[in-house]
Amino acid sequence: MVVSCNDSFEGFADMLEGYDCPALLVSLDYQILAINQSYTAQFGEVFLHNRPHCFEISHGASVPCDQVGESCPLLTSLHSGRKERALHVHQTPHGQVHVDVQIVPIHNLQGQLRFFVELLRAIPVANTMSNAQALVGSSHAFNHMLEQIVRVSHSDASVLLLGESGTGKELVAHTIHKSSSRANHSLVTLECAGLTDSLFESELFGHVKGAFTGANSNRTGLVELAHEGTLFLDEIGDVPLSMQVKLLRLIETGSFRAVGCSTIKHTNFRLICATHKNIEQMVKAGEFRQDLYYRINVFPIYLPPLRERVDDLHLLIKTLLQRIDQQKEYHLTDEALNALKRYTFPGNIRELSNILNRAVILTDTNLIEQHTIEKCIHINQRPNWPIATDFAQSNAMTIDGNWVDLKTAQARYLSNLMNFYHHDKEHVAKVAGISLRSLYRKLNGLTAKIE
Ligand SMILES: Nc1ncnc2c1ncn2[C@@H]1O[C@H](COP(=O)(O)OP(=O)(O)OP(=O)(O)O)[C@@H](O)[C@H]1O
Repeated sequence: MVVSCNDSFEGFADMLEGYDCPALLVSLDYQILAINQSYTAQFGEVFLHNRPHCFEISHGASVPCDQVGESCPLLTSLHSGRKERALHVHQTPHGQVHVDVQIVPIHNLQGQLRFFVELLRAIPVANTMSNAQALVGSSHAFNHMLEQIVRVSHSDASVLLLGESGTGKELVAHTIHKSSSRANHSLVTLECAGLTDSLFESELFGHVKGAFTGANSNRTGLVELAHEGTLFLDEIGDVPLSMQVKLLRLIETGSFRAVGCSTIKHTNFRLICATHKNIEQMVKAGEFRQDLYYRINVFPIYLPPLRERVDDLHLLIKTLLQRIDQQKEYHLTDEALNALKRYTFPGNIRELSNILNRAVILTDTNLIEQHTIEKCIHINQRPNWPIATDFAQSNAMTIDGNWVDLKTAQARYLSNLMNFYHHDKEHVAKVAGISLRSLYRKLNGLTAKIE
């Protein structure tokens, strides 16, 4: 922005009122010169007579953000001379809040940089306080992920969520949808793991009555239900190769045909995919189509495992305990917290949630102690299980020398695991590398074969 002025800032105080979000006028040496009413309403009163620095107000710091390991968009803008953005955690009268910070440099007619306008937009989908619905966290790794979520939410680009099981991929998919322009329409999820070709096709595209044995009525496909909204394909790495080409055509043209129907229909959705697998490796191994990979991988977001965001542990524990019991306030002793800090959480946040659930069941008061946490962590490690090979050999994958089909193999595999782990579904899901939700779905679908 270029202004015709004598480099005094008085006129800017009024101009800030033109912004529909909290805005500040900041000097080149970080002093706050003016704020608008929206700022006062959201972030509280600031006394400007002694020219406080922006970092003092937003972070309670005595030095600029870049000197304490955070990115400083003001400094970046100073160097680039352009608008810059960053995600910050700001102090407010209501606690810490994630804020999308945009810096607009203001030049005079001679092209000299004079001031910055700083625009602040709170991010309601994230929280640094314990919150039942939002993504919580404030670690460096979490903030980096959140910054990408916020950026991509404003666009319609396809997103690929990459991360280990239990890192929050589904929650992030919901967050992106809720913050996008499609939020008033549906988010439709398809769990791709364990679907046969025909099931995948009829789930996704729908079918007409009589299309195949058992198709007793017309069924609307998920792509049609996702029209104007978002389609979330969970475990995209498990889509059968033969179906990948159909998915590619759908993504490229937005058109599809229900199974057994010749009419071509059109749909318009935003695509979000997720996987815990290394898809790049799968492409190299010929297990995933390269053209499809490029289509879904427009904007990848990596979800860090919990062990890479230990700083969030305390906050996550508080949030998860609140979700478990909204009436009773549970706390952990320092030793119990330290026991969790030492653990590596292969099942990530879902596993943390399971451990806390167990701890609440085993605790008589509202104080959870170290020995309870340790017991809950080690519940998974049962020393007296038989050796896997002894058990699996008795459940052959062939009948009379012929290989069984995939569905039967899967049913036998799950049956094996269920018996082997004494029907501990949580553990079975972990060993099978799928979510508990997927396991329930598969067990329901395969009941006849398993029993
Ligand atoms: N940052 C977070 N803040 C609060 N809760 C979270 C966060 N991340 C994950 N969770 C919670 O952890 C659990 C697991 O998350 P989610 O199901 O989204 O993981 P996932 O990566 O999709 O797992 P899977 O790949 O096994 O399906 C959920 O209960 C979710 O609400």
